[in-house]
Amino acid sequence: MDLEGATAAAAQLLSALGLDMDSDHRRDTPARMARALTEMLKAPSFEPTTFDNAGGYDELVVVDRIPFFSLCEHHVLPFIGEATIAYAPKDRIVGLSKLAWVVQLYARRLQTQEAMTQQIADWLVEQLDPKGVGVRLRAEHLCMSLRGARAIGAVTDTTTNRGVLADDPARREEWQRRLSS
Ligand SMILES: Nc1nc2c(ncn2[C@@H]2O[C@H](COP(=O)(O)OP(=O)(O)OP(=O)(O)O)[C@@H](O)[C@H]2O)c(=O)[nH]1
Ligand SMILES: [Zn+2]
Repeated sequence: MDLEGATAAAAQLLSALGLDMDSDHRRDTPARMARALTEMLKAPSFEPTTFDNAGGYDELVVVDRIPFFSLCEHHVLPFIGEATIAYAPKDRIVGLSKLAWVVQLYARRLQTQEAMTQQIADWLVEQLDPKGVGVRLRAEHLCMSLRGARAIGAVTDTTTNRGVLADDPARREEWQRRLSS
């Protein structure tokens, strides 16, 4: 990451757009743009703590309304929404906060919503080897609401199901019911 280079490039972009940056407010704007983008693209670091499923918990664990924003890789504009993550444990259970951390992990990069949905599910499969995983993201893409189609309020809904949440009709139905409740 080259902060100085990014600042110079931001200054060039603003100038090419014909914007007069010569004021007390705007003088440091290129540096602020570079720092803001760096911050929004910086992956968090966290420990993926898991525990023995000592009690043999065999129902779904669902964490809903995990807020996130990411940056779409087509326009570098935000998409903003909420994630729902479900898993059916086998031998390990995960620290609940890690489900919010993993959303942040895959949000802090240029993304598509489809890829982010799958990456979260892959992470859970890898870390936990659970019986099943379900991930749902719902988000508003500012690139299609503030410009272009200007579909303000349109929500994109993506899901990925793995293991018993894909293959076992009863588990799948329970997960679908949770999603619509
Ligand atoms: N599948 C998918 N598409 C996305 C996502 N984020 C943004 N896009 C779309 O990427 C597409 C890029 O299309 P282009 O036609 O190359 O770009 P554009 O001329 O700015 O298109 P408009 O937004 O339709 O004006 C747009 O349709 C965006 O809505 C995403 O997460 N997933
Ligand atoms: Zn976009």
